[in-house]
Amino acid sequence: MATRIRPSSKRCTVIGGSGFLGRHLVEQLLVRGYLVSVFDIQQSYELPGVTFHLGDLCNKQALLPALQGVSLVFHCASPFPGSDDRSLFQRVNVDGTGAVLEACQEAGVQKLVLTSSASVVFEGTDIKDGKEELPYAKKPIDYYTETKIQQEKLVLQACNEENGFLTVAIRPHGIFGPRDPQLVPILVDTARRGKMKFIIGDGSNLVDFTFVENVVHGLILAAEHLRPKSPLCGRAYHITNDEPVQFWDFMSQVLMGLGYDAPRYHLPYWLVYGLALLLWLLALLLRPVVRLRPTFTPMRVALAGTHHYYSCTRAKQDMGYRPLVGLQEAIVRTVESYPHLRRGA
Ligand SMILES: NC(=O)C1=CN([C@@H]2O[C@H](COP(=O)(O)OP(=O)(O)OC[C@H]3O[C@@H](n4cnc5c(N)ncnc54)[C@H](OP(=O)(O)O)[C@@H]3O)[C@@H](O)[C@H]2O)C=CC1
Ligand SMILES: CC(C)=CCC[C@@H](C)[C@H]1CC[C@H]2C3=C(CC[C@]12C)[C@@]1(C)CCC(=O)C[C@@H]1CC3
Repeated sequence: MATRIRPSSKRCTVIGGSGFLGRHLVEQLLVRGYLVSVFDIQQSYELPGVTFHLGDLCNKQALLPALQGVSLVFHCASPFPGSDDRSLFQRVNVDGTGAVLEACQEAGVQKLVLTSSASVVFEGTDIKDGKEELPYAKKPIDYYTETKIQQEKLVLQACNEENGFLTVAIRPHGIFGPRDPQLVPILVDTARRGKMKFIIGDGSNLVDFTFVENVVHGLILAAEHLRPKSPLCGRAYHITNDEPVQFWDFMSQVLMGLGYDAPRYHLPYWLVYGLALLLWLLALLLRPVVRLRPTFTPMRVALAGTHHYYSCTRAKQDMGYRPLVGLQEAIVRTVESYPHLRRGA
């Protein structure tokens, strides 16, 4: 039988630590004196003191060496949300998370902090100051959301104080910041293709965009406040910038900061949503012949045209969460970090 290394409370593993959020988390954990290992399907950087374990999280045997002697695990891995590959989402987010849970318990890990998503309650209609008590979406808007719901349920149900295995889920929304491969690059790509001229709806819809360093702060606070009998055990927490902003205002600030024009013309929400739905159906029908990747998916149109902002009161009360970086400073720092995406660059 393999000998188990005694877990140290400052030794942790970040699953998905090569990704956008995961790497920011790793960097901050090092600053705060943690010993960090990364488990990921790829290695995107090197950092002194960080050990990389490469493998697929669906494979429990591959995970186990990365969890030896570790008391705390952060799970931040997921397939790209824009993918339309249902079986990949099912395999990684659901079956893979099952493997992570088994591996953690087998290796004697004491705490698991999951990065879930506030989208688990989003059905494509307005959410204003949404609390964690909102029910999970009955009709999830895409496969990503469908499997994030199942993933969160699995992780929270696995919390077992008697066995000494504690779990908590952090639900961020609209993460942005330096090195984000999604938000700014998609926005700039759309602008460069001349498609960022239109505002969907009247432009007044409020949304949470959360600076990556605030999400990292929430994840670490969650880990440090997750103790036996604490209110965090088996619960979900929204982490946001606590400054809802008009979706189109935010987009315009980023675009103008990078030298592009802000969108000006309005299109009715339901018209664009209907067209996106038709396009999605067409892409589905044509899939055996050709793989279409429309910019305007129903999910994206819903995200761009409805209110979706969340209360983080529970995180403030139970773990003393406060955003560390305000929205304006976060936008400036993000824009400055993308010199290669400036107009004309
Ligand atoms: N970004 C956002 O706005 C939000 C993100 N979240 C959640 O935060 C988490 C992190 O997101 P983010 O950093 O943006 O995502 P990234 O795609 O940047 O990072 C995820 C990392 O996980 C890796 N990965 C994917 N599949 C596997 C696998 N089977 N085994 C091991 N590693 C794997 C990815 O590798 P590869 O790139 O090669 O696939 C990547 O390195 C996710 O759980 C996401 O659902 C929640 C709310 C909002
Ligand atoms: C608040 C939140 C959950 C944001 C998530 C990030 C992405 C889903 C967005 C980042 C860039 C956005 C974007 C659009 C939709 C939502 C994003 C992909 C559009 C496709 C919406 C329709 C347009 O007019 C173009 C937009 C480009 C940028």
